[in-house]
Amino acid sequence: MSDTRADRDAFRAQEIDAEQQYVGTLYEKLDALRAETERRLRDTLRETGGSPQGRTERDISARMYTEKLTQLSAVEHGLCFGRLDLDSGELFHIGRLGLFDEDNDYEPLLLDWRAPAARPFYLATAASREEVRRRRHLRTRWRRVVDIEDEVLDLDDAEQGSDLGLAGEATLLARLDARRTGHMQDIVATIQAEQDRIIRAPMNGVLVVQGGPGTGKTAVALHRAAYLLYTFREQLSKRGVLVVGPNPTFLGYIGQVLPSLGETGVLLSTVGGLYPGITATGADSPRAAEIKGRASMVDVLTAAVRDRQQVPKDYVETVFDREPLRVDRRAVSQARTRARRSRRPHNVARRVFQNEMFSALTLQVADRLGRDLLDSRDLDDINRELRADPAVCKTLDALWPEITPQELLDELFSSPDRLRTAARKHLDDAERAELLREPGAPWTPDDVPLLDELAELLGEDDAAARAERERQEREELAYAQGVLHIMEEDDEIRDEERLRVKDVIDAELLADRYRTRSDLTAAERAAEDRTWTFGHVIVDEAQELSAMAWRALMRRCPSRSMTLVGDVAQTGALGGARDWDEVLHPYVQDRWQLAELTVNYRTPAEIMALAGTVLSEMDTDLEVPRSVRTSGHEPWTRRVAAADLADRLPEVVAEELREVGEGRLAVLMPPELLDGIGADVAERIPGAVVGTRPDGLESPAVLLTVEQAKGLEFDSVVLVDPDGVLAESERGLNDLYVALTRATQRLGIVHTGDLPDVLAPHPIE
Ligand SMILES: Nc1ncnc2c1ncn2[C@@H]1O[C@H](COP(=O)(O)OP(=O)(O)OP(=O)(O)O)[C@@H](O)[C@H]1O
Repeated sequence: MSDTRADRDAFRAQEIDAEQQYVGTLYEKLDALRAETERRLRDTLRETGGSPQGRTERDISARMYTEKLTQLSAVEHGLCFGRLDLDSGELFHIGRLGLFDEDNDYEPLLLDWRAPAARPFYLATAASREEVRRRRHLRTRWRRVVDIEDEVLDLDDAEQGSDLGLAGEATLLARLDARRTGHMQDIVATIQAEQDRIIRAPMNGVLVVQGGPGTGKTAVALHRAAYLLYTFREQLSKRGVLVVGPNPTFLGYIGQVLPSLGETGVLLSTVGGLYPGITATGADSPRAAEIKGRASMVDVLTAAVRDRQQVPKDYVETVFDREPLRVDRRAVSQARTRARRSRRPHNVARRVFQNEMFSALTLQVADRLGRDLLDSRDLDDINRELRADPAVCKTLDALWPEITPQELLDELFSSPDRLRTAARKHLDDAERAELLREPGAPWTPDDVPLLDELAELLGEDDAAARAERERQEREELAYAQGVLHIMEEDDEIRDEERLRVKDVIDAELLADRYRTRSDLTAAERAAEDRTWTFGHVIVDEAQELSAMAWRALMRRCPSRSMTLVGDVAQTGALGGARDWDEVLHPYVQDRWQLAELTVNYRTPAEIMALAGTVLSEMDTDLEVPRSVRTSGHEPWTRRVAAADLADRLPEVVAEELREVGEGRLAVLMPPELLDGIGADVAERIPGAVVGTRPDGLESPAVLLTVEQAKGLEFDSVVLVDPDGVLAESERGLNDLYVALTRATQRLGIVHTGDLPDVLAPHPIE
């Protein structure tokens, strides 16, 4: 057997041609599927009129075809990226979706990467081949196959000579070395074995994925969502999947990954975005955020709610029937006790309070009129009149008002008295002062879990809304019965063999279809409903969540089917996690699984050596993830006098930008410095922007705080004032670690004093 270079090249060219032909037929198939789906959609939309049931079905079909079309166009790039050759002689091509040959007994033409049969593509190794003889990676550009790489796993294979001599890592490394675009890309073609095991882990229970920076936690979390939606489609399409990320910029950064995998049924949100109708535009100081995130805030809020259930010192006076009416302490106190004992939320228990009060006041009025002269109908009349009397209602409202979460929280944080009363046992003077703000101040992300908690404590007196809904349901049912009746009449031929309308659908089902007939997916409906519970919840940067945020999330996932990814070494929030068990114990005790990712795909070894020294300064036994590559660029440092920083920085950054070429660069600095010099510096760097603007990540250079850069990555990072980052917070080392690990190629450090010890070059021992 010959294995000269020329032979190998000829073999490769021949194989690329063969793959091109095959991939060409796959695209033809894809085009045909698109044309067919478009035709069906057009036909469906063209249908007009018809029975209500017909219309319902038409809407459902139109939605289905539209979704299918979206999915078919999402898989255009990199449709097929792999091939498995098995011992049995079978070949399977692997790609972004499944394609079948209808004319040939539905033989698979392309296996969806999530199908069980595709799994060896990610897992097989020479040591554990799983009957895979050869794994082939296909690199395509548009619809053209531009290269292939083979890994022959069967080392005794007689055909070994046909191995192209490329390591399986070549595709991966090419991907990792590529310039960043400002948006995360999917990794379906190069998922690694340790990642695959997490992506395909069972859906039930809580799975925690701990991994250092750049180990692919975010990528894995998103591919897991796609995998679960594929594997448990029916279950999850009803309840939806929620993916929680740390901030809107991050969501913008990851937003394209799931659509590129053909999945649109996922709600991406921050914790601050989980309360329908609230947009959190404000910001808390790190200290205020930490206080708001404490579990003890539940007690503060409970006390604040109870504080709204007032008992007068002696009595309050009102007027009824032009006579003064005393609402006295004993009656109110008794009514309040009964209402509290009902164990209902405040706004619902209010009905109990009012019933009690109106009964007590009825008797009081009856006494005034002479109770012996009155029968029960007279008492009912008085009760009704009292309920209709604005002055009496106002008095009772003041004692037990109906109140929304927004009103209560706004009043609590803008009233020193209310806050002192509610937080007496939990917050000291300084802590309370940290929370105080102007009435009507904008909501912050850390207010949202508090609002959510309050929504639970306050509840909603939905008796009127419920009655209205029941009335509507009765109407819809009657209407559906009418429709069915007409359809039955139309069934003129009384043929016992024929399927009749009522065999297919009954009135209740039809009415139900009207009600739930909606063009919204589960994810879209979930976004509008605070009480929605999801089929699965995935949390990224999970280490940042406060105790209050965990409560809000757990409410959205009573089944506890969750994937939590994060790194406790990167925790920046003062109220964030130091330890996963501490976070999870209150909800699932020790019933959670830990999976670890150990390989860093982002940060080159030269930079990780430096980041590693920072990690070792922390009080943790976490290991530095191993970098898969080197970049050939040692991190550089530059000392600039503090007074010259604003002047010199643009020139330093411009120099670095020239090195980066087409790539993306981030300048990271402490918040105060960014506030101080950010705008001036950005103005003098062409194409640079400051902060988390939506277009920020696409710009050649962006100036951010470390917190804003969490979870993101850039070709080059210039870290300014590491001392400031360290001093900024109790979690300064963690922040420094995050800052150092954002770069995929190059890192520079600009410092104004001596380099902090932890970054200074250490003598070799
Ligand atoms: N198997 C893979 N194939 C190709 N690229 C990968 C793979 N795994 C990870 N990457 C890439 O490595 C980079 C880091 O991944 P990701 O952002 O998911 O890491 P992370 O663990 O969430 O990092 P951090 O904790 O720092 O936020 C991304 O560019 C991602 O696309």
